[in-house]
Amino acid sequence: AAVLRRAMSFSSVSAASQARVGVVQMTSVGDLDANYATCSRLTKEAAAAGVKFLCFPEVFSFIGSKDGESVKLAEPLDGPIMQRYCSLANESSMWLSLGGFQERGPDDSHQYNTHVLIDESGKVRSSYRKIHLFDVDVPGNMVYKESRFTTAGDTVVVVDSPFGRLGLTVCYDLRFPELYQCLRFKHQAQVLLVPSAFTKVTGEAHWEILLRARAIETQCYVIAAAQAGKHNEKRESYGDSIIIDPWGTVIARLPADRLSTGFAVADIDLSKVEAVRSKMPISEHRKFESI
Ligand SMILES: O=C(O)CNC(=O)[C@H](CS)NC(=O)CCC(=O)C(=O)O
Repeated sequence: AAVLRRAMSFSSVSAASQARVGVVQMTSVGDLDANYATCSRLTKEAAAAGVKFLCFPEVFSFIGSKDGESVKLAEPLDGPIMQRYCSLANESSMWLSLGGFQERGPDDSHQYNTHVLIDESGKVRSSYRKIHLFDVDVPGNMVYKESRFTTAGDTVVVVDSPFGRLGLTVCYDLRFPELYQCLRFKHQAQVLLVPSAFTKVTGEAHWEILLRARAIETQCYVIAAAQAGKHNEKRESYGDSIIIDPWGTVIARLPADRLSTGFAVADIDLSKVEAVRSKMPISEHRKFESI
């Protein structure tokens, strides 16, 4: 089967390897119920549009406006907040990527920033704890110190799914290409997920370029769901939720200049991953194979 896939051209259709995926854009607020209502509505609309896998941005379920607010709400993955999202996946027969959930951490004052993958039966298939924390003085904006309330993860995670082998990351991870190299070359990821809440300032400067670079240099699909617009008096996110194919072409997007809540749809085709890789076999041409 692998040889067959390699022989196929860009335009050939392989039903088994194709799937309709969606990328959400939203403006989460400091209200669990309000955010759940938005996620639930979008999931049902996406299901009606034939989407089988829907990707939500970081802090989809809650964004705090005061220091330490989200740590107090942090729950384990089998707690009531995540259970609601599991039921939603089950009711809609939809795989969900829920990036940036406040998972209960190692102590009362720290959470993990966790990307949770739920299958169409509502089961948590896998989870990834954000490795790179955003301790950054954003030029002309504010100083972020994510590590004050968040403990970093230490484990690279891939998940096999009907949409290929998924590599799980979160937001600021995007700036560390070695993680994506590891996902592609060590763990054979085919689709990279980057749920985010990029700042307006850094998003304008870097977001699309970083995402397209990751897609091109790993020859993977990239699905990046983004928070957009004003969450509260202090926080504003860039938006521009995007799906990129393994050639680096943007195939779906919710533009940053229209900060609407919604989703964009693309049909991903894993034979394209194979076609790009077999014509340009960078995995065989690498000289620095330490990663
Ligand atoms: O704190 C929360 O509420 C949830 N976490 C986030 O929003 C995180 C840490 S503050 N944001 C980022 O990583 C932005 C990265 C970014 O903007 C860049 O790399 O330029």
